[in-house]
Amino acid sequence: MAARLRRGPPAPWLLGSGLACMRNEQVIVRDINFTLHRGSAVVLTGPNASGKSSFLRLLCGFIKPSAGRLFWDGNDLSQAGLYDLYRPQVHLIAAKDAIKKAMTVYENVHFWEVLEGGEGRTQWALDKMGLGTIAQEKAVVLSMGQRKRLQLARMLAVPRPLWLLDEPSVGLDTEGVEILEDLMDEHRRKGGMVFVATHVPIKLHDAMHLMFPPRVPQLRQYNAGDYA
Ligand SMILES: Nc1ncnc2c1ncn2[C@@H]1O[C@H](COP(=O)(O)OP(=O)(O)OP(=O)(O)O)[C@@H](O)[C@H]1O
Repeated sequence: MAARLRRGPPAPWLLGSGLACMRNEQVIVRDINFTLHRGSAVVLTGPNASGKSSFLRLLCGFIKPSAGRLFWDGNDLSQAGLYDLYRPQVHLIAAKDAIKKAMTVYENVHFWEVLEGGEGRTQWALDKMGLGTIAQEKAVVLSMGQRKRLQLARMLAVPRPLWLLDEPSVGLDTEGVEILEDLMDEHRRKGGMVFVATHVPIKLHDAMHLMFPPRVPQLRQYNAGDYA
């Protein structure tokens, strides 16, 4: 009889092992380990400047780890070409929202959807975020909370398994936060994953918690005339 391989538990979808991140020639985060399985979530907290946003950018592939490894579905992302396959699996909601003020609310989502090869989810995503009735307004008139809702609508319009959310509730009213929490739950129920950096408590059941310590920046040497 042919031998059968015994199947172990599924490999994590994303695994970080001993990760470190540098900014401005300084190591700002070191020795970070985590696993993300389908349907799971990580909540990342830490004081200002402890490196949360930078770490999300590292997870997104914008910054290379200065140490450690990131594995996607069992593959080491440092292998040539793998980031190009991984990157379209990830959404990053960052402080800079890249909203085009001269475009309508609808166009801001639709151009992104079309760019990503999708069609037909824009109005649904706007409705979901409570922006459906102002779809034809220019984005320049949006309030801060509405801009955040628009950012989230963009994310919904292009389905991707991993959501990296940097302070996603900033600017949102109570209703907006509830929508966000429901969206994260729904995403996870469908097998999606959420990695959220936040200063304010957010409802995310059974999440793993990561806390970055305060960071004491090393003083840089400045020469006379640097400020001239
Ligand atoms: N583009 C950049 N170039 C160089 N250094 C940067 C850059 N962005 C951030 N840093 C530095 O990296 C460190 C960590 O910043 P980061 O924004 O990742 O922290 P954070 O934990 O997200 O902070 P906050 O809670 O204030 O949002 C800071 O010392 C910051 O000065």
